Amino acid sequence: MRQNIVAGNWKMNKTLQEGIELAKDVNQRVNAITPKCKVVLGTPFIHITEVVNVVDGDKVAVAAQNCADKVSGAYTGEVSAEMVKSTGAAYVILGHSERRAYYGETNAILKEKTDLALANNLRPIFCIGEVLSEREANTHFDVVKSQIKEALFHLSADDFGKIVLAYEPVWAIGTGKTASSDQAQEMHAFIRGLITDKYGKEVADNISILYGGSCNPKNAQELFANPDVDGGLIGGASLKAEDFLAIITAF
Ligand SMILES: O=C(CO)COP(=O)(O)O
Repeated sequence: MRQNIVAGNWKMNKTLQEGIELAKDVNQRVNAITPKCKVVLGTPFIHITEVVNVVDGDKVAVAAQNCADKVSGAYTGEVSAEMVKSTGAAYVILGHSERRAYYGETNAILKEKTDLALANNLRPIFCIGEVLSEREANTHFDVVKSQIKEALFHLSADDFGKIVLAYEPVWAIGTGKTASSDQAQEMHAFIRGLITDKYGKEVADNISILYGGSCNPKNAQELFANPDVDGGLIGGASLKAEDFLAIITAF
């Protein structure tokens, strides 16, 4: 059964104390309603353990925003998938365009990270999406296809079924310029088609495909109403409990 998911990506925001307060606030608000989606908080590494302790795990899960492409050892500053799992996080955001652009993460590196996440029972929230010049050159479908094919299509159907995909057109991230509802649906349907071709209809039907990029309380409802949009990966609007809740209740 395909799951609706609203995941916040806090990025590099909030001190530990601010993060705990935000998580408590979100948790309280989620508990006051019956959400029609799974709620995930993607926090900085150092926040995870504390946030896990203040949320009700059956309703609000926690995600790391990255993990290493190595198992363990002399990799100063890195955090392994096993370490992330040991904090109580259930998800890990992988392949965010900021990681690809600023930290040189390639599809090959992301393949390794995905394998390690899955080996440690973490569900990857795997980000894909084109930059503006690629959309303008009409190569956005090819770009997204390569990202998925090169990093994920080596997986068994069983493992692929554990992935959450997040389509985040880079030109829409933090710009206030959301993809139109039609653009989102078109790409999400294309992605589901790729999965159908590779793994069959049952696997494709069960994969959650989230939209990310300037998703906010005003546009969430229209975006989520699309048949192939199963929720959102939310940046800026996840930093305010009220806005995040408004997106959660958009279903
Ligand atoms: O990058 C994003 C989530 O991962 C989207 O960020 P914004 O919602 O701030 O555009």
